[in-house]
Amino acid sequence: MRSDEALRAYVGLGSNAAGAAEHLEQALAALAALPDMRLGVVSSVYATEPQDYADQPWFLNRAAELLPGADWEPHALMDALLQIEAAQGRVRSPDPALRYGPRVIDLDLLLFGDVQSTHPHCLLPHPRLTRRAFVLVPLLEVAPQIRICGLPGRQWLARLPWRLEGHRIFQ
Ligand SMILES: Nc1ncnc2c1ncn2[C@@H]1O[C@H](COP(=O)(O)OP(=O)(O)OP(=O)(O)O)[C@@H](O)[C@H]1O
Ligand SMILES: Nc1nc2c(c(=O)[nH]1)N=C(CO)CN2
Repeated sequence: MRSDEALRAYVGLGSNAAGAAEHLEQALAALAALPDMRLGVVSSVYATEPQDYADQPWFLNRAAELLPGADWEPHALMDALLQIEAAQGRVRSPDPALRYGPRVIDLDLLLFGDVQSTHPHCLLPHPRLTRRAFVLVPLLEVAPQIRICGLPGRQWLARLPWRLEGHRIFQ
């Protein structure tokens, strides 16, 4: 059992399959339904230009704050995210066209308090967090004062060549 009961975890959510907004809502409901878990602040929905593999539909991205009960550990939460993805029909494939193609739901564990982990199953902070505006923008909406690896989240975002029009709030 953890000693820090006030710990916050942050999850990044993404979808670029048909019905993306509903897939994100469904994942949020599943997170809220985890045992001994409270869903905290949830960001707006951001429509974002695809990064890394451009030839695919735009994404909807959100971030959510979680308040895990004291029995939750990072690995267990990571397992829970993978189970939610699988339950929503996420299929993983080694084929690059599919690996970087449209996805029903992607859940990334961005931060679990200030835990640092180099375990490949559960890397913390999430290794690509500080170079992805589509993650940092929603994360900063729910946690404006967040610090990542010792620096304010805003400073990480300021380093990125992100374009505002690529992160429109979707309503
Ligand atoms: N912090 C983390 N959040 C999510 N998955 C992680 C994390 N650390 C390690 N992993 C591992 O990464 C794998 C998930 O990778 P996944 O297929 O979702 O990558 P991706 O969505 O294609 O790319 P990206 O991780 O860049 O968004 C899982 O096996 C998971 O255990
Ligand atoms: N805009 C955007 N681009 C991406 C995203 C994502 O969620 N949003 N996820 C990726 C792989 O996880 C790759 N590229």
